[in-house]
Amino acid sequence: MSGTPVSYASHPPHGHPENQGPTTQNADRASTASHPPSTKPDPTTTAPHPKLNPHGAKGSIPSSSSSGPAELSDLKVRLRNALRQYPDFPSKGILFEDIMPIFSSPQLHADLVKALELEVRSKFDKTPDVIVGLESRGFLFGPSLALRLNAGFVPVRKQGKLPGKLETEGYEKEYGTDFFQIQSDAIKKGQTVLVVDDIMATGGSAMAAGNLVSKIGGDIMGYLFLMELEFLHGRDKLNAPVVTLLSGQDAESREKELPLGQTKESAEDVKSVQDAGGAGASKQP
Ligand SMILES: O=P(O)(O)OC[C@H]1O[C@H](OP(=O)(O)OP(=O)(O)O)[C@H](O)[C@@H]1O
Ligand SMILES: Nc1ncnc2[nH]cnc12
Repeated sequence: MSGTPVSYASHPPHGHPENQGPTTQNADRASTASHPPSTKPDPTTTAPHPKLNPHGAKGSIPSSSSSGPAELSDLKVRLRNALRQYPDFPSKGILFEDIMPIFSSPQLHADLVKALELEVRSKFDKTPDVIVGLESRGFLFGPSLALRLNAGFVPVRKQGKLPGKLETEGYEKEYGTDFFQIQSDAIKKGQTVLVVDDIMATGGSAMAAGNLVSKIGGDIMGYLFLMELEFLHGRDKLNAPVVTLLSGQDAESREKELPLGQTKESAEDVKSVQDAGGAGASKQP
């Protein structure tokens, strides 16, 4: 049923005719509609990478306002409920995660930037010198996050958009191939870099961006995403710590017939929000 969105807050469960992907897939490329079951634990709850902050929020730089795990859980629930999913977009077999409703609400927009800031400050042992955002959805929140972290912002753009001396990388993503470019003088040698984007699917885009940063002398301290499509194992392509706010389309939720896209993690978020008396709890189905 292409063109009709479903949301994480209210939509048909798996197995519903409206949520059926196509039965034929390109066997060579994983997509949101055809994938092997994941044996990997929830990436947001796995043991931290050695480069991640071993002290968690306690050892981090204080945030600009009072915050903690309960606040982050509340933010995550609200953000998840704002997402919409479009089957068969932009091509057959892809279940497209639409993040745009977040930006049409000033409150959700603020929630997103706040949640990402909390993740950086609690999961990494330092803040980056530079945020690198990927065209185009990484431009929606990369600059705001950079301001909050007192970091610079550098764009990685699709081929043909940037002037001057450039580095170029070809890559493959969930629904196509493309080329990314970065300006050769955009990052000073040794500056620490956090690569940010909305969705990590196959990880092809993020890997290409990381390669570009390395080519011009940046030191990648990690990757940060709003959502990770776990079953595509994109993080396996990345050689620095990966932090994601939400997980999506995971095998476990499909197996357990949870509502589409709702994961164990989101259910746990709801519980902790309820425990904390958070407002987001009432919005969860
Ligand atoms: O992990 P991957 O399989 O590489 O896919 C993820 C990328 O795909 C989307 O970008 P897209 O190229 O569609 O560009 P857009 O942000 O301009 O819509 C998304 O915003 C990520 O950048
Ligand atoms: N399934 C998906 N939804 C939204 N953006 C994507 N980028 C790559 N795969 C995507």
